Amino acid sequence: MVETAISQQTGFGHLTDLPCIKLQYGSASAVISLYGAQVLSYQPAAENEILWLSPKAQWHNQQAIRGGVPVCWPWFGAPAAVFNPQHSVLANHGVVRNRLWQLGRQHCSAAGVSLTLTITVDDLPHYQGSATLQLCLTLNDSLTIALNCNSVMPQQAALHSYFAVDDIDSVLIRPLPEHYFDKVTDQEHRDRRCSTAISDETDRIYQHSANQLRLDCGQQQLALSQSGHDATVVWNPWLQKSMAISDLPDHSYRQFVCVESARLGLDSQTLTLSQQITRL
Ligand SMILES: O=P(O)(O)OC[C@H]1O[C@@H](O)[C@H](O)[C@@H](O)[C@@H]1O
Repeated sequence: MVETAISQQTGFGHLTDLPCIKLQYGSASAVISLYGAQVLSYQPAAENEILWLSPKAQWHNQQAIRGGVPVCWPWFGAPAAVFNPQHSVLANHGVVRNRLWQLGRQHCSAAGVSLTLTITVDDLPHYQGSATLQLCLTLNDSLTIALNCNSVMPQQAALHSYFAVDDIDSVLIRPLPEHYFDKVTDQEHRDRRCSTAISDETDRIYQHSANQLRLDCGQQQLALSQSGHDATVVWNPWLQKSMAISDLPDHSYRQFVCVESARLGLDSQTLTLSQQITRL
C-alpha cells in the first residue's frame, strides 16, 4: 500500500516564511506555494529534484518567484492590446504570479494525491466580471499540473516550468516544429532538425507543438505531456540577460531551461491547459 499525505508547511528553502503545501505519494513528493499557486519542487524519488528554483528568488514586495512552475494568466509576456484597453503599465505574464491563492479540494488515494488551489480575480482591465482560476495538482508516478477557467473571455496562459539541468550544454528538447517565432530577433525562423539544443539566449515560441515532448537534462530524461496548449515556449536567458535580471545569479542560466506549455490564442474562450512531467 503506497503511503500518501498532504500537509501544510511554512517555508521552502531560503523562502522561510512562504506558505506552502507538500504532497507525498510513496517516495515521490511535490511542494506548492500558495503565493502564485507555484509548484516549487517535484521529486519523483527522494533527493531527485526535477525543478529549478533561483537561490535569489523572492516573494515579498509583489515579486513573482523565479523558478518552479509559475502560472502566467490571463496574458503571456507583455499584454497584447486586447488585455490593456486603458494602455496602463501592466506586469509581464499577467496578474496571478504574485497573489495568494486559496486552498480547495484535497484528495488522497492509491491512484494519486491531488490538490486544487483557486483564485478569483475581479480587477482585470479587459473583463468586467470576476473570473475564477483553478490549478489542480496530481502526484502519482508523474506530476500533472492542470489550469482551468470557465469564464469566456480573451485569456492566454502558460505553465512556465523551470527544469533543473546538469549543464545547459546537455539540454535537448524534441520533437519541436520546424518553424518558430524568435523573440530575441523578433523574427520567424526555420530549423529542420526539429529539436532544440541551447547555445545562446533563447526565447522561442513554437506554435502547434506536439502533445508529447522529451527533455534531455543530462543524466536525467523527462517526458512532458501537454494538452490544451497551442504553443510551447523555450526560454533561457544566457549570460547577459541573467546579469540584468536581479533574482537570477549571473551564471545560473547554465542550470535550467524553461519549457512552457502555453495557450497564446487571443480569441474569447474558456481555458483548460495542462502539463504532465514524468521522469523516464
Ligand atoms: O522575467 P519574467 O517576467 O519571469 O519572464 C521571463 C521570460 O519568460 C518567457 O516565457 C518569455 O518568453 C521571456 O520573454 C521572458 O523574458
